[in-house]
Amino acid sequence: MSELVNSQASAIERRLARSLSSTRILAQGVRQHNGVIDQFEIYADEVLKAVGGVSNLQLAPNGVISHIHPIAGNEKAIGHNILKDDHRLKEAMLAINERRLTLAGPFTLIQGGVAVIGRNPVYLPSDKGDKFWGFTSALIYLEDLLKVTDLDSLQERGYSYQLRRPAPDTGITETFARSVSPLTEDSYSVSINVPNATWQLIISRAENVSKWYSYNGYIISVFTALLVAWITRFVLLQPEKLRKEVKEKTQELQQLAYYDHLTGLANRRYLHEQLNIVFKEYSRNQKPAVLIYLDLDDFKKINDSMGHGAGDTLLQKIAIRLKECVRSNDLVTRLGGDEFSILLLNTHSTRDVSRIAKKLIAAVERPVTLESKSFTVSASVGITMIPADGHDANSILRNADMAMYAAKTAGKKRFSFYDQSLQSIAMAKLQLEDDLAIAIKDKQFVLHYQPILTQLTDEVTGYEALIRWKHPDQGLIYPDKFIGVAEETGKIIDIGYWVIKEVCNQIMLRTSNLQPPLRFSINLSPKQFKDTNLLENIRHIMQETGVDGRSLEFEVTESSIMEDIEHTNSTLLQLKKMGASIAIDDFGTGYSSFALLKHLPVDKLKIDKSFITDLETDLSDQKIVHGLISMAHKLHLEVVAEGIETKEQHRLLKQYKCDLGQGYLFRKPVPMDHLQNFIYKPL
Ligand SMILES: Nc1nc2c(ncn2[C@@H]2O[C@H](COP(=O)(O)O[C@H]3[C@@H](O)[C@H](n4cnc5c(=O)[nH]c(N)nc54)O[C@@H]3COP(=O)(O)O)[C@@H](O)[C@H]2O)c(=O)[nH]1
Repeated sequence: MSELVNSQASAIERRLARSLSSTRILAQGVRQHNGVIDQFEIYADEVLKAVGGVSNLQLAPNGVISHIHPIAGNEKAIGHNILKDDHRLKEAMLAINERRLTLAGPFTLIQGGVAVIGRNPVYLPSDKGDKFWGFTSALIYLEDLLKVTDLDSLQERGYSYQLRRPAPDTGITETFARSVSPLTEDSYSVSINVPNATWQLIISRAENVSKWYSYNGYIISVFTALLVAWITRFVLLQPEKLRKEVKEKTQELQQLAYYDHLTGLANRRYLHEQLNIVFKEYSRNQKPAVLIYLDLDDFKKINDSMGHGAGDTLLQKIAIRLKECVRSNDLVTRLGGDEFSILLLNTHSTRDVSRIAKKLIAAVERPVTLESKSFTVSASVGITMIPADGHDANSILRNADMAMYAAKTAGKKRFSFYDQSLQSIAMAKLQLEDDLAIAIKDKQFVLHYQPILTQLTDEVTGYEALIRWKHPDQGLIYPDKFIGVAEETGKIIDIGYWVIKEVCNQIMLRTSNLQPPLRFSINLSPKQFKDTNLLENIRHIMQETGVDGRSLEFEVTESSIMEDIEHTNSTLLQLKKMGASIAIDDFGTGYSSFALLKHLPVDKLKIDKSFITDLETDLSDQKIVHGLISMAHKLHLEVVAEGIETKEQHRLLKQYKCDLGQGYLFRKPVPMDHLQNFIYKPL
């Protein structure tokens, strides 16, 4: 239960933190323009899109609301003086006095609905020091905030919940969101830290379910008491018969209390008790153990498409497979939903644990037949070593969960060991997400360009545009540090359009300078490639800038094209119709094949630099690269070798008749003005 409640609470905390960062972005805009509000709607619209989860953004110079976006339905709030509103004054004054963001609410809005408002005080420099300008605020509907949690579906599954806070005026606890059914005694509560308050989330099993469960719990004690009395009375009379009966009854009751009724596996309560024993034992005899946390990937899809009955059957089958993977004295548990754990009591070498984790993942991945259809599911696994990775049952479970999450974010179907850096990584990632939203807003990106040359004559035929982030505090950040998070959060879409537009502007600059027509390559990440507006937006940018499609080349990765071949084919065809050429990036690292490429409208293959790095010394890399070039030529595809760093690599590639090359040997990526009149001159 504690994991369940913690995960819901942290979902709320994270969403709120992200949504409230919008007020900081707005504040930065106000400061940049020295308090003059110009084109607020456009600015606010972009912030809303970048941050997500916010219903409207507001500006209140001197505390009087002057701008709201979107305004529709919020007209009544214009002119409202926050500093004269008794209900809002406390948080507003706190924001001013402590110069920090504060949260007001939840409260019922005049226009209907329950919401919270985050207010960020803005100060502008003046001759007499910083002067209070007003507030930038974000309104977040409670309903939208709670959508990031599973509270609704938990309710359907028999849980109840309440969200509480201390009322700002009286300090008396008030409940501002609750399930239909009331809380039961079997509940667990955690704190949620929000600016200037602490909320409390309490979850319990709802009356009927709880009754059922607690009934079992009570039954254990009541029955045990009765049985003891019974035993005392009769045991002397009919010892053998009764002892047998007592044993059976006790087993039956234990089964109810400690085992999962669907899979027959031990449940979370049992695991907790066993973990406590493991920790106690360790202090006596130093016997380490391992806790593995296993979560099925995309289980929801099976439940949604096949129904809960099929989902239950799947869980039962997986439970049997997991038990088959480990020894009889290891403990396999169903923690709830699609989460399992495995407590290994006699294994502590990381090599053995890795082997078992692989075995568990492989067991889950074997096809399962559900309603005469075959399905394949996968699992992500987190591993904690006891006692190195936690000091008690709760911390071990939480850290194993975190390691499992790391495995999921690394691409699922894999395992990950817990290490303490995961905690700081999680925090740093959150910060990066916030900073990225600001970077998009404030246009903190720049493009560097790397020339692509013909192998035979060393002439420049084009440039690859590579993005860099000019972070105001951290300096130049390379894409490996942020493209992944941008992709995960969807921000890559906005960033990607900025790149395309910037490249088109660059092309037009060069054209007007009468420079030779060259191809400019643009990277499209998988999410960009799937974006349904991609073609329309590229067309629009080309029209707006006047760029001829023949100056553009799009680089797509093997994983993008493999996901949905039909979509790939039609998107690539459309891009080609616009005049652009298509290159498959990082070729050789994914699963695409020449058989597939034959049917796709592709012009070039870019051999991944991992094949080029050891080309001089690694005979198998030489064979692979030579083979790839010959095969590509048979399909009339041009080949670009990436990452050429030495003359010997260059010589070998020429010998293999590789068409084009790119790498530090010729030039590192640099801003375009460093490349004016660039000609490669081999020494
Ligand atoms: N969706 C988008 N992805 C982008 C964009 N810009 C870059 N990227 C992707 O980020 C990855 C890392 O890029 P970067 O750090 O810029 O590295 C590129 C080159 O600097 C590097 N390179 C080139 N030559 C050499 C070399 O000789 N040695 C060496 N060690 N590295 C070299 O390779 C990267 C180019 O990779 P590729 O795209 O595969 O051609 C990278 O995956 C980018 O795709 C963007 O705007 N959008």
